[in-house]
Amino acid sequence: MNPTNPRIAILGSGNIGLSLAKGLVKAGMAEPARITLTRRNTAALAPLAAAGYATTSNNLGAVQGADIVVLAVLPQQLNKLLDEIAPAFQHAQPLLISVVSGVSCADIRRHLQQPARVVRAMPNTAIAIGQSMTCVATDEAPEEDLDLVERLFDTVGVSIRINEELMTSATALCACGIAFFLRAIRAASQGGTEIGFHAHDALKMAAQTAKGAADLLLQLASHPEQEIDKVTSPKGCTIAGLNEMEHQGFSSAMIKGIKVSADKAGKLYHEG
Ligand SMILES: NC(=O)C1=CN([C@@H]2O[C@H](COP(=O)(O)OP(=O)(O)OC[C@H]3O[C@@H](n4cnc5c(N)ncnc54)[C@H](O)[C@@H]3O)[C@@H](O)[C@H]2O)C=CC1
Ligand SMILES: O=C(O)[C@@H]1CCC=N1
Repeated sequence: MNPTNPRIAILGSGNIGLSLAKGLVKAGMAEPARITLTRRNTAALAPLAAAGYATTSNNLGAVQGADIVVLAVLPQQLNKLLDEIAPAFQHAQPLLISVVSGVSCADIRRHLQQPARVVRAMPNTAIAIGQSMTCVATDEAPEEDLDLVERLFDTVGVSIRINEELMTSATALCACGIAFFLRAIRAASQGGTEIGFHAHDALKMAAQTAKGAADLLLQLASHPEQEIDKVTSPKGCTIAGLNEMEHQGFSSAMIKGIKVSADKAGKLYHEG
């Protein structure tokens, strides 16, 4: 494999597969021509083909030419895909990166019936703009494979290594989490409109405020309550609003939603 310019096959070019491809190209990690995108209906990939990506519905062919193979189909679509590509592993050992939720490295090897090198990665859709929080894990892939996957995902955001048992939790907190925070921003903008701002202004104001809050934590390595204490003037309007939100179950709703998502993520493959 050429470590600086690997040939990458992304099997299942839907939301996350395409976000990953675009993120890698934007980061200068790969040229479109070095990335093969597969999908059953290749017509849906026409704009990507026009942008220089290789596109095909032939998963086996895509794997045969690749150094890195990304599995990006739904959990319930995975076994059929693995059946298609299994013959390629008799002749070569490309690195398999699975972003599929709820499927372990051992599940993948068991279905392939091959001792494949498998690393799991759990990115989120902000990968398209180089802002993903990506968790990576493996059970028995060599250290250099894990290193390579971390470096790959570091070019499109921030990656951390976790134990594989925590991958379903990472799915809920980070991959689903993007949607949870987007909903929170949307709710804030709806509140903003009710108190006087046009919808597009309210959304911009809410989004930039959320970005500032996240950056306070990341750039200052601070704790949320430390930063909240700086906002809440005694007898002020912030603490009044904050306490009302807590009376209405704001933190509780987020915690419970994350727990439900984690539980569901663990059942996606085995229970459908
Ligand atoms: N959407 C997200 O934010 C994230 C999704 N994931 C995981 O990534 C996987 C894909 O999720 P999405 O992108 O949301 O789903 P999606 O439905 O948008 O994408 C899956 C794609 O795979 C294609 N496909 C299905 N069977 C195929 C086959 N045999 N050969 C080639 N293409 C095939 C489908 O046509 C579709 O375009 C899931 O396992 C999900 O759990 C992980 C992290 C984040
Ligand atoms: O909703 C889902 O099941 C996938 C996994 C994480 C984000 N999207």
